[in-house]
Amino acid sequence: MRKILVATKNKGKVADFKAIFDRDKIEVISLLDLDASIDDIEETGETFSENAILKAEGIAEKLNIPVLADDSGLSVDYLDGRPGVYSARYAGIDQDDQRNNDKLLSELEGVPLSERTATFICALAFAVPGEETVVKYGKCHGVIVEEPVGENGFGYDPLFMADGYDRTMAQLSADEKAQISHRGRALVALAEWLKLEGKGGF
Ligand SMILES: O=c1[nH]c(=O)c2ncn([C@@H]3O[C@H](COP(=O)(O)OP(=O)(O)OP(=O)(O)O)[C@@H](O)[C@H]3O)c2[nH]1
Ligand SMILES: [Mg+2]
Repeated sequence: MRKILVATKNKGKVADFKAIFDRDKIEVISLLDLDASIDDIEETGETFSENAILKAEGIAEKLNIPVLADDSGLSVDYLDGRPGVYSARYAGIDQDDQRNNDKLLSELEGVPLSERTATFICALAFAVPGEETVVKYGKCHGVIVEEPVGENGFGYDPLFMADGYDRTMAQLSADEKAQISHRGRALVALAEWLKLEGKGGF
């Protein structure tokens, strides 16, 4: 079975990538699976793509193998694009989904649904040692609902309802999310680019 290393320690992202790559029978390995502990790459970039490149190139250099990295987040129109690149640490502590969701709901308190539009954004960087890193993007538009619903997914999924759906992202199956998510779409774009450039697939 072919394998791909995704430079993340976020279990929710790993599950998303597994659902996406499963279709092509590709095994997803993450930083959580490696024996040697790998220091976190500092996300010092100001954009999703800068951070995705930092993570992909940092780990590809360390291990000397091709690496995929995702930097992603939620951009809420009413909040002028926040939490954006700071989505994981919106409430101060890295990846505390509950606090992040509570903070988002309190910032949107009293705001009508028509003004609660938001976009999930994913920058996906693929770094191959000795080659130029490729970055592709995916987006998913929707609204922030008024209370969390659903058990699947991670992060802000219980608060996000994609356009055209009457269920939150956390009520979708892993396969359904993969079809419409920012992450799924970024991966489709990357796979198409690799094919067009004659670089084969993953
Ligand atoms: O509900 C959600 N569904 C998603 O599909 C999703 N994708 C991203 N996010 C949010 O954006 C942060 C990424 O930040 P991020 O790219 O720095 O990743 P991270 O720090 O969680 O892990 P790592 O990959 O850096 O190790 C995450 O923590 C989440 O808060 C999502 N929320
Ligand atoms: Mg991070």
